[in-house]
Amino acid sequence: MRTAVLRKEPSTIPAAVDTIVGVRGISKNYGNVEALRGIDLDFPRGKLTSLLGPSGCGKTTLLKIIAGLIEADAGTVTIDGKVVRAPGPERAFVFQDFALMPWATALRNVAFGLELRGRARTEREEIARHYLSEVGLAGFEDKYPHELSGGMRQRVGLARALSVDADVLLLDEPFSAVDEQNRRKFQEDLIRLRATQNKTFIFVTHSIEEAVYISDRIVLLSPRPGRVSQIIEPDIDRSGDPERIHRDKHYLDTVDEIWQGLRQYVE
Ligand SMILES: Nc1ncnc2c1ncn2[C@@H]1O[C@H](COP(=O)(O)OP(=O)(O)OP(=O)(O)O)[C@@H](O)[C@H]1O
Repeated sequence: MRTAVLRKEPSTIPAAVDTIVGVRGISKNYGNVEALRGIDLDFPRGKLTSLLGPSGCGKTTLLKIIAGLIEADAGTVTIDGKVVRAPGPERAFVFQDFALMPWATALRNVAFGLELRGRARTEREEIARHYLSEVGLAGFEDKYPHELSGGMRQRVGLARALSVDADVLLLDEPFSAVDEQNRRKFQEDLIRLRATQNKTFIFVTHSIEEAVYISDRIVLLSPRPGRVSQIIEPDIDRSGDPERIHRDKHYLDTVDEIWQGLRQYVE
């Protein structure tokens, strides 16, 4: 039987061979709420890493600190070895509510990041069309957000992040905005994009199944104050039929192993 690589002592993890995002000693308090304490992490280039952990453990806070949207109280974030303290063109953030402009079409929403970067209209629309098509939304260019389902809006948000050509995509898990079918579809999109786009994905999720299904690496955070409690590399063969993978023994064993580690926090 193949087993997932479980690393129980984060301090002993060797530096990733090719780290794109480095997090060192990140701590964050909101008033007297200690959200994160001393997070050290390396995110490997070209891989999909999920941040997983109990509600309120600081997953979104860590993601936003990496994005430069929230300032940490201590510690540093590096991109390719360079310290960053604010948002930058090498990172794109997909918000929980997708943050689409309701008055703009899908095409304009996707092209907006390029508009901000001063790209000419024909060029940015061409790029936006390409990425809408990449996420399965060809033909929906002229629809407004209210004419799209939650899952489609999510994919517009993803296309917008892809279109600005950032190396690192930061995705905050949508809560109730998408149903189960759209969630599955989105997971398929992520697996495919991760294989074809040469980008690094950092993804916040509540779902153990989702994390095991899509991730190269899972960072398990402890309850607040969030600390790295475990790093798991699921090593799932995703080449086959999704239904088969969801029934695969190795997949199910890995889900169970993580659940055994997490259940102490919810019982
Ligand atoms: N702006 C804020 N002001 C005060 N407390 C905050 C703020 N943002 C987050 N918190 C608190 O910090 C802790 C971590 O929040 P965060 O949203 O990062 O966790 P999370 O793991 O993403 O949670 P969830 O899984 O529920 O989305 C929580 O206790 C939350 O209530």
